[in-house]
Amino acid sequence: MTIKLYNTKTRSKEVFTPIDPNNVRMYVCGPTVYERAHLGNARPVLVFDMLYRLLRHEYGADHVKYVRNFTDVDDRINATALARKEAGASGTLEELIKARSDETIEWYHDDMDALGAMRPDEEPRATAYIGAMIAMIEDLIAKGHAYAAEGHVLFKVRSYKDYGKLSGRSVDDMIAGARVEVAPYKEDPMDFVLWKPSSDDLPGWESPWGRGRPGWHIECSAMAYELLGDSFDIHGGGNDLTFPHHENEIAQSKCAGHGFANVWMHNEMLQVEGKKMSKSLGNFFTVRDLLDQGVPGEVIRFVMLSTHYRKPMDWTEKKREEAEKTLGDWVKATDGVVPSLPDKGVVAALSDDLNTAGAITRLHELSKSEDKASLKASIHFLGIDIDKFAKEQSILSSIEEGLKTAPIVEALEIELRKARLEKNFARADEIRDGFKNAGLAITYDSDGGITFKREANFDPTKLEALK
Ligand SMILES: Nc1ncnc2c1ncn2[C@@H]1O[C@H](COP(=O)(O)OP(=O)(O)OP(=O)(O)O)[C@@H](O)[C@H]1O
Ligand SMILES: [Zn+2]
Repeated sequence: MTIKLYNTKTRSKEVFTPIDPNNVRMYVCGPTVYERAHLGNARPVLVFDMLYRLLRHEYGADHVKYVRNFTDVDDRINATALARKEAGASGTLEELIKARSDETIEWYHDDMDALGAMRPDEEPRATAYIGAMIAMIEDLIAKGHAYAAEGHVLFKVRSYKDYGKLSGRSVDDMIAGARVEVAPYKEDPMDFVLWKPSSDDLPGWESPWGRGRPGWHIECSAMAYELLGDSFDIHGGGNDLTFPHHENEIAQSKCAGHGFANVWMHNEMLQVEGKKMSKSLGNFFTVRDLLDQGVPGEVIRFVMLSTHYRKPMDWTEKKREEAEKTLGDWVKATDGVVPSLPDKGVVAALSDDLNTAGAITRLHELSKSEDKASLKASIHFLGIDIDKFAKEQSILSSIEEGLKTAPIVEALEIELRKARLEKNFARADEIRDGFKNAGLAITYDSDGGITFKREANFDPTKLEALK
């Protein structure tokens, strides 16, 4: 089936034609591994996981190469390691830095696995490609696109005439709008760092410009070149990276004489009250927070895929509830069914610039049809393991059943029902809030029943005060 993708570079939806008709190559900017991933960070993971699945379906599983890097050169990783060292942790600073990256990568894998995201074919760490970065920087200097000054190497932005094409801005507009750093060693404030010196106590590598470390942008250009070659098909990431990160990647790679990426894809942001969820704004919660609250990974995935990747979205409690209900319905509809092949309508929706919302609409139709085998295969195609979800839910409900028979919970539940019958809402609310405080969320069902949901912080002793 023809796949169409929106290309940021041309600002249009284009028919996707891989450079090598039989093999697709894709690079996605991965995380800086200094902290747990927040829910926003999961969005590109799920979007490009969906694309990866679609491409594998279309071209064959062995004919798609997906690379997503780990940025493990970063001051925030160093800061944590330093703080640990000062607090008495054993090991050298270098070992503590490595340990911090390792642990963050492990969390990342655990969290993204829980969302049903497939691991990319290659997950290069920047620290393993320093040699390739140095070689590329030397080449850029030799070609007149970069210069060394005071232990730094800078890229000459004005030496690349197409700078700004991806984001559609002129260099002068960018200077006016961006937080460009003015520094004495820069020929032009717009020039960005390819290499910078490291102090003795920080990680550094020997280079022709002294002991130092790479800038962030050169990492992706060098790793993409090493693992995907001179040119490749798709480059992805969040749209917060379009400028300056991707603009800089293009400038570096093109000036080094590489073909680089054909199609540029950017996911919109996960927002909180109209603002990007981000670590710097502090308006975030992690994927792990949600999982620990008992929100299944399948539900998180479903909610994220319900909005098209080029639209901003929020995480809301209502969306979570609806997703949980839908998946519950699909569990019933597909119980014991052997999956067949994904439905053509679902594949067609995804082939139209990853219209995941359209695919889900089609799944709702299928769930009402007789073809439950195709429904199940299509749910799996979206990366949702409905059997795993069903199993987790049944384990959870048996825990909840058990909980209800604990004497204090039971007694309070009876009192809550009574208070509601008697319209003693003050007492009912008091009990409900007390349950919530003890880590037992309750919802009132339309038929008058009460559903309990146990949170990770459940502590029945807190209920004593309610008696
Ligand atoms: N709110 C968001 N919604 C969608 N994607 C996001 C969001 N925040 C970051 N991303 C994406 O997550 C990926 C990893 O980015 P990176 O590691 O640079 O994030 P970060 O620096 O930890 O996050 P932040 O932007 O919160 O400081 C990138 O592709 C980035 O575009
Ligand atoms: Zn990148």
